[in-house]
Amino acid sequence: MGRSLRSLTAYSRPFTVPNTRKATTGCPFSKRQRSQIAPTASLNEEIFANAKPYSEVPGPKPIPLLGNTWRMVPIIGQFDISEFAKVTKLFLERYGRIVRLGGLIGRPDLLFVYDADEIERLYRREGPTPFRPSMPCLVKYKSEVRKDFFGELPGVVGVHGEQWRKFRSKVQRPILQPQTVKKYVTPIELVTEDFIKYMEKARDENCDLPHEFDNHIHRWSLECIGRVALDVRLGCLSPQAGSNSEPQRIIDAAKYALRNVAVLELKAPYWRYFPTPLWTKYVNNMNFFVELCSRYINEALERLKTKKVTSENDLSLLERVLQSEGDPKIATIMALDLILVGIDTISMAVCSILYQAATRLEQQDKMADEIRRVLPDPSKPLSYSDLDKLHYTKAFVREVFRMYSTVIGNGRTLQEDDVICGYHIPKGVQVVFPTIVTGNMEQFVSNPDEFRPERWLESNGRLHSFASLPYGFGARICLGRRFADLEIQVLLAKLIKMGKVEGKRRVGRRKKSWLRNIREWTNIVSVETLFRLAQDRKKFAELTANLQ
Ligand code: HEM
Repeated sequence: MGRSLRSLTAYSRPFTVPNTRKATTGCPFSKRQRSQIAPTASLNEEIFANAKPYSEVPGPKPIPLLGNTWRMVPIIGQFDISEFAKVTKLFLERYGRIVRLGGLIGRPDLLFVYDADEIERLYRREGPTPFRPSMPCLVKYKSEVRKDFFGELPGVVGVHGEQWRKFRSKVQRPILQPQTVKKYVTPIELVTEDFIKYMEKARDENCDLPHEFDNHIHRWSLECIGRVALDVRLGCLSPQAGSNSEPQRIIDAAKYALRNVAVLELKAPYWRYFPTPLWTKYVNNMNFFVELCSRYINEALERLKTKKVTSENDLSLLERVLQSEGDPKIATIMALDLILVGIDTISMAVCSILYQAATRLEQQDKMADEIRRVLPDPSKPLSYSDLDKLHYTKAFVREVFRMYSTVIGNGRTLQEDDVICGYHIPKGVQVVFPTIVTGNMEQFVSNPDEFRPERWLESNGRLHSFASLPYGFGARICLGRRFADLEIQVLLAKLIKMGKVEGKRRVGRRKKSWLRNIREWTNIVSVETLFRLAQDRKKFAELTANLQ
């Protein structure tokens, strides 16, 4: 596993890193990502004494009364909240490797850190209950609005401290155990086969996919997560699942819940003081989820009563949690958390990955060769060990995450004072690690503008382990990452093996930029054809000629 904590003298070093790749192995999903080790390190008095004061951290200056929130307000503000990815890049260009965004109404300061060494140090010393500053609206929902339901163990998402640790320790083992994930290779393969059939039917006379492709990807991801967290096939891929169907309502509710979090939290959060229409809709959405999960968990509990179980291996993830905890509420809340964050994240990642595959035929060919070599017999069901051999394919995904991260960043609330990039930062500040920027910085990655999956398989070259961490790190690392990897690998293996994934682009779109955020990628995907199971490669080359 990775390096030990860096010397504290690193704080005063110039903003460069040595030309070596750190703590990496050939596998893009290597041990360094799985580490739960969080070494502690105490900062001595001298370091604090030499640190510059917090007030000197560069950043946009708050205006009296209005604070910095005005910058996020459309029309008069500079920064469009939906373009948060661009804002994070702009901050680096304007202010440097540490940026303070203070004076936000109703919330602590945000501190953007663009230094992978510092990010590593902060992750590694975060202790047993890391505090990820996310979703105060979900906190309010769980701890106030529906305290009756969530009680003392409200889950992991939007939960902190001891409550988080207790809940996570109850569900972490079954969710992250490779033997649990292995059990889902076939179920996810079946869902994915249905998805491919579904998409084939949805193609038009030119073999193009419908415009609302992202909605279809959501159906696939919801069907996968329903199978994992609720033990059911929700029916999202059935032709009967129309716009008023339950699956579509779940998709809409999940999108709404996730996409309005930034709006609720970063624009003036008046919902904290009175129920705004946006807040009321958010609460209704959440109530819908709670009811849905409760219903399916109760059904699973009934099934379990009559199921013959000889070993733990006979049990699904949900059944394991139901049996070991003996409390259906734990299973309901686990399912709710997995669904809340497991639909949109993976859908956007898959849109981005397929888009890159569709526009990078050389790399796609390499994936196809590897997939055909490792999985020569199309009639043989996929296995976990075979998927594990798809090194290039996994590296391709990793490279998409690095260059076009679908998660803008991660973050932690400081639980004690610290010295970051030479400044004394007080406890309570929310530190943002903008992966979407650091993964593309020359200081941390050799030739960052080059899309080169091979970099993840080589041991030379600069590739800082903490510059691009798609699933976060440490005790709070993404709980669904093994399922996310599995779903992505199964989809790529099935799709690319069948034929070429192709895409074309609307003429006259804005200039391509690595910073384009995923919402925009998804638009391209939905407005234009994302992929075709190809026949005409020449035509495709013409269509995509000016894309790069
Ligand atoms: C490619 C898709 C995904 C990406 C990029 C992603 C990324 C992340 C990140 C960055 C975090 C924060 C980790 C940290 O604080 O260190 C996180 C947390 C989480 N993710 Fe994912 N995720 C993905 C898919 C999923 C899926 C499919 C599920 C559910 C099956 C899921 C469930 C969770 C949960 C429950 C947490 C909260 C963990 C906690 O706070 O204890 N994620 N994810």
